[in-house]
Amino acid sequence: MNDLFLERMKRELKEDYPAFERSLEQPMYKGLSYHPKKITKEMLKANTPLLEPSLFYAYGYYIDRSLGNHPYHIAGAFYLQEPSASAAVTILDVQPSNTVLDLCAAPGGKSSQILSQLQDGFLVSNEYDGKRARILLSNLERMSAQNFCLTQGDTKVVCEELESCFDRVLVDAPCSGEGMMKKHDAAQDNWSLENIQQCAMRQDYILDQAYKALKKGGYMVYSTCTYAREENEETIASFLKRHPDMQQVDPEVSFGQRGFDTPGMDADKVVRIFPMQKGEGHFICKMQKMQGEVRKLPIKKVRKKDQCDDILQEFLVNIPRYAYQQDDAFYIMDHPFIEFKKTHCLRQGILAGNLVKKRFEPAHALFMAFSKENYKQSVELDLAQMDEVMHGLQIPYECKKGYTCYCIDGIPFGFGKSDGHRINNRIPKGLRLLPKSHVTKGDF
Ligand SMILES: C[S@@+](CC[C@H](N)C(=O)[O-])C[C@H]1O[C@@H](n2cnc3c(N)ncnc32)[C@H](O)[C@@H]1O
Repeated sequence: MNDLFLERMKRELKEDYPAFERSLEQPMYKGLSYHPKKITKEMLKANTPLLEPSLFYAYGYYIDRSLGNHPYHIAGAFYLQEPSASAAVTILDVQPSNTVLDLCAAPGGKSSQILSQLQDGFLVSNEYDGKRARILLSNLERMSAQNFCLTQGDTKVVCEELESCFDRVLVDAPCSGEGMMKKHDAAQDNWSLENIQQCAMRQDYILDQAYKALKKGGYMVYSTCTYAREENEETIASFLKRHPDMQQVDPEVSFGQRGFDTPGMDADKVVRIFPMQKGEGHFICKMQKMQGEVRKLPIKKVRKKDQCDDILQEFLVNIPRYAYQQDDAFYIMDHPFIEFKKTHCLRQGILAGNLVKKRFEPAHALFMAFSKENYKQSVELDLAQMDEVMHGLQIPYECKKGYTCYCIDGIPFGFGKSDGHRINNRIPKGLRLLPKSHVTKGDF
C-alpha cells in the first residue's frame, strides 16, 4: 500500500488506525442482495450458502465464495455486491411510487436494489461510460427491470432535461476507490493526491447536476467507496455552500460511524463504514431540497399498439399497459414512456422482441421480466438441464409446441422454442457459460 495513503489514514483514524491496518491483511467482505419480489428469504436460505444477514440492507447477506454461476444469480434473484455498497439505498429509503434517478449507475448493484423496491414508481438509471452502460443493461434485464429507462451520457444532459422531476436522486459518485484497493491493483497504482483532487472536482460537478433533477422536498443521497475527506465531507460542505436550500438529513441507521469533523457540514449526519464495521468502505450523506419546483416526467404520446397486444397474447397472460415500437423493436411497460429530446436513451421498459422478416422474434428480456405465472407456457428444469441450456444445448422435453419459458425452482431465466419433444435453445450467446464452468448451488 502507498505510504502516503497509510499516513493519511493514521492521521484521520487515530486510535482506530491499528484495527484498520490489520483489516488490510484480511480478505474482502463479500455479499449478495436479493430481489424480494423474485425469491423469499426462506427459499434463498434453503438453497444458497449464506453467512449472517447483512448489517446494511434488509435483503442482504454475507457470503464467503463467489456465486456467479448459482442458478438464482443467473435467474436474477440476487446481485453480488460488497456489503457496505448496499447501505446507500437503505438510506435513500425508496417508496413504491417514487420517481428515482440513479445518476452514476453501472454496473447496477444500487439500481437493482432500487428496482426491487418500486411498484408503480419509475427508475432512470444513467451511466456516463458507453461500455459500462451496456453491462448495466444486461444486469438490469437479468434483475427483471420493468418500469425503467437507461440513459447514457454526461449527467448534465439528463438532469437538465428532467429538471425537478425526481423524489429521490442517488449520486454514487466515481471516486478514488480507496475502499476497493484490496480488490483492484489498479486502484492502488492510481492512488495519488492529484487523483483525489480531480475526483473531488468531478464530484462537485456531478452533484450540481443532480441538484437540478431533484424536486422540492425530494431527497438526495451522495455516496462514495473512498475514505478521502476531500471527496466526502469536504465535497458535501462545498455543495451545501453552493446550494443553501439543501439540508442534511439524519440517515436514521444504526450501522457505521459518524463522519470526520469538517467545517460547513454536520459530521453526525453522515455515515462512514470502515472494514472494522464489517464492510470494505463507504461514505453516505443524505440531503433534502427545501426550495424549488416540482415537475412531472415528460410523457411520450404513444398509441397503445394493438399489433403488439395481438403478438404478445401468444406469450403473456397479462400484457403491460404501454407499448412502443421503434424500427423493428417492441418495448412494453406498465409506466408511460418518457419523451427525451436531448438525452441518449439506450432502453425504456422491457424489450419484448423484434420483427425479423415480418415475423416476431421474442427477446430474452421478455422471459426475464415477469414471474412464472405471467407466461402462457413454462417448463421447470433441474440443475443438470439448466446447465445444458446455459451451455447453449437443446434439451429433450415433452411439452406443448411453441415458445416456452425456462424456470429453475419457479424462477424464469430465459426461453426456448419447443417442437413438442425438444426445446430449441434461445439463451443469447453472450450469456452462455464457458465449457469449463457449470451451474452450481455451491457446497454448503
Ligand atoms: C461507483 S461507480 C457506480 C456504481 C453503481 N452505483 C453500482 O452500485 O453498481 C461510478 C460510476 O460513475 C461513472 N462515471 C465516470 N465518470 C463519470 C462522470 N463524469 N459523470 C458521471 N458518471 C461518471 C463510472 O463510469 C462508474 O460507472
